Amino acid sequence: MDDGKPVWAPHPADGFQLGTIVDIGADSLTIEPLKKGKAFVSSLSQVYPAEDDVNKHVEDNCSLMYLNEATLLNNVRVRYSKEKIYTFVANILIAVNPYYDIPKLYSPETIQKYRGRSLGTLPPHVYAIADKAYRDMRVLKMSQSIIVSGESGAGKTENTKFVLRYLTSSYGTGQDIDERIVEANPLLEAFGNAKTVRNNNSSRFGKFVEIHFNEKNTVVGGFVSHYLLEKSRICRQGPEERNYHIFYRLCAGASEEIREKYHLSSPDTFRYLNRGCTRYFASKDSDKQILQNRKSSEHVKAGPLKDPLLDDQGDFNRMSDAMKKIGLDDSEKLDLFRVVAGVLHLGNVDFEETGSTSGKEGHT
Ligand SMILES: Nc1ncnc2c1ncn2[C@@H]1O[C@H](COP(=O)(O)OP(=O)(O)OP(=O)(O)O)[C@@H](O)[C@H]1O
Repeated sequence: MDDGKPVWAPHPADGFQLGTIVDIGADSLTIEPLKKGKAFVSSLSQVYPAEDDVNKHVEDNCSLMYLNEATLLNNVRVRYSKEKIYTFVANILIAVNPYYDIPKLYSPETIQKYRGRSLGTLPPHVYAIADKAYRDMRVLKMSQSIIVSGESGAGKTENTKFVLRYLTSSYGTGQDIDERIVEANPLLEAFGNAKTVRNNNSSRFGKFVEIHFNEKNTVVGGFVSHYLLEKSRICRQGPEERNYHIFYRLCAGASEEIREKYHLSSPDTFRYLNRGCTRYFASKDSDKQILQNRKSSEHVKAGPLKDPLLDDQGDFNRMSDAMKKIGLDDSEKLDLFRVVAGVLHLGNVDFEETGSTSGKEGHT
């Protein structure tokens, strides 16, 4: 490293910073930052060689001249600044959450482009991974798995949905089974996702999604196993967090008839909701469509929560349609809403102690 070329050295806030080596100790180096700043000493094991041109990026981290923690991070960062959120590390894909829609990144034309193309022939994309898994399944005649992992809010749920959409639209039958597989998601998210401080649409359960193919390698079905649902959220949430979306969607979007039948009111009237955030997700326009008596005083005061992908009232209607598409009839739908309303009312039940609290005669 001591050839006068810049190196990556630790930085307290940015992870790494560029500098040059000005002194070499037994197991430490003295680094002078390229940007303004005092020279500092860093352990030898934490200093990494930098690429000749740190502003150049590559599609696959394996193509870097020096592959280390710092060059990998810098490559991903330079790509992100150019709206390239995906980067390969051989057949692993790194995705950085952009938190906004990148035009045409997931369009039907892009799906078409990736169909049947080998990994590495097109820019890194989650579609490339989905297609590789599909082609390996065909060639090896064995089930394939895609593991999606990352911290909360990293984009796992969204990327999993892109994989499902890719497989069903590229290798589906074009019949309603494709739609049913994709439409299962709004339903799962209504009951298993909630607003947390880190993610407005955080999945509070793990899922193992299976896509089944027939001998002609066409999608014929799917199966979702779920595990470890955060059950405690039903009874209590943090002050900035919410319960599962379904409760707010039912309060905001249900017809007057359903509201009356199940004695629904605004979220702040329910104990299972009013210890957390009781605002709905809505846009400026959709907020106007929600009747005043459905809104909590917190919502009226502070206005709706904003998220481009969430809208409680509209999502209720989308979820209702999704239920129909996956095969639930109207009476099954009503049964489901009845159970959800029942949970809210259960939270409002008061228990009173009567008689002795220690002996058998104690009643509640
Ligand atoms: N590729 C993307 N393009 C645009 N926005 C995205 C993308 N990926 C994620 N997002 C945004 O980031 C939010 C969080 O992503 P997501 O819910 O997929 O995270 P997650 O990793 O599944 O989190 P959790 O573990 O909390 O469920 C999404 O609701 C969406 O607004």
